[in-house]
Amino acid sequence: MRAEVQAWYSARSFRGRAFDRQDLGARKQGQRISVVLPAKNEAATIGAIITALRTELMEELPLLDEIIVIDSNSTDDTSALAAAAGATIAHQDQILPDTGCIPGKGEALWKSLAIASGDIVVFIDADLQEFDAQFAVGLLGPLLTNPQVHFVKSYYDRPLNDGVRVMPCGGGRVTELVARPLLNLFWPELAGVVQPLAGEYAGRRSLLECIPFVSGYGVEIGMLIDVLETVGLDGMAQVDLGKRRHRNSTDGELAKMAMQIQLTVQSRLHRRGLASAVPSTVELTQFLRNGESYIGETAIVGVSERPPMLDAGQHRSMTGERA
Ligand SMILES: O=c1ccn([C@@H]2O[C@H](COP(=O)(O)OP(=O)(O)O)[C@@H](O)[C@H]2O)c(=O)[nH]1
Ligand SMILES: O=C(O)[C@@H](COP(=O)(O)O)O[C@H]1O[C@H](CO)[C@@H](O)[C@H](O)[C@H]1O
Repeated sequence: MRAEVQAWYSARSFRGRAFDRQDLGARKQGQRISVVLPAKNEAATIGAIITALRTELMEELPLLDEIIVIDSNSTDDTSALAAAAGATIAHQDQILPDTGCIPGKGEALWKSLAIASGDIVVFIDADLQEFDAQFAVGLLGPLLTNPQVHFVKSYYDRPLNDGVRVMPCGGGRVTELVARPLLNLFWPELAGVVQPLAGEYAGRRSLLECIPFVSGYGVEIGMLIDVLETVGLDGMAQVDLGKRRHRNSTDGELAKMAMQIQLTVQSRLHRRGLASAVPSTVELTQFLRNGESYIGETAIVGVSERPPMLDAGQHRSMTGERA
């Protein structure tokens, strides 16, 4: 790692358990804190996550002000279970309907900014297993103890469940095979970020409203690059949350995710004049064994992008009124 990155890594990497929730509650100083869970068919895990956050960080201790589930076109009982656990539910396509409807995780996160009231917003995936409310405490730690920090990523051990057994590591496949090499190649300042695609992160609204949101799975890598370019490395931090287990997608699903991430990287390189413009969609042909031959399946993969919420004219002014 470059000396500047090593210095950042030493100064801005924290242990999530080093932050005390009582102490952070006392440091809010009137700031509101929203937790946002983007959820597409997460009935198996959404309830436990909300219950842990609500009981430990709202009822036992007034650290969080709201827990919002963005139902991202679920076809299971995600919304009902989330509501029963005490979360506020919003359906992705019903938020800012005049801006249209785009599928994807990043769209869910972008639209959450239009309804979340937090000065600080914590994003947590809704497929986490063995969830610990300390995840949110750790993410809030650097933001509530250092005004120079505007954005915090999580990192952790990433077990991999291949459907037969759970290996203690091996998760984060797209991170290791796609995102990390591309970031080290084109944004070496980010080489010290341990989990660049981590789905748990937090930021100040004042920052999040100033950056675009890639609509699909490119949201994390796009956001990391845009945050670096907006607040610099010194405005960023990362916290070790220990271990993170989640539903592991198949390699075929991750290939489509990887394509979205590569298209997002190309869009950022194009912005720097280092790559051609990104097509709105591309084809990805994948193959499955079929007896003595293979069947090729072609998917259409694309990434679109939402402008900064401030530019969309839907931001929440300092008075809390919609602009
Ligand atoms: O169109 C989508 C796709 C995913 N998600 C949510 O985004 C998070 C991460 O998605 P996923 O688990 O598919 O990604 P992975 O963690 O496997 O990379 C989960 O809470 C999903 O429910 C979403 O809200 N809308
Ligand atoms: O880090 C990764 O390689 C992928 C896939 O993780 P696994 O190999 O299924 O553990 O998961 C992350 O990437 C997505 C795209 O940025 C995020 O949206 C997910 O929250 C995150 O889990």
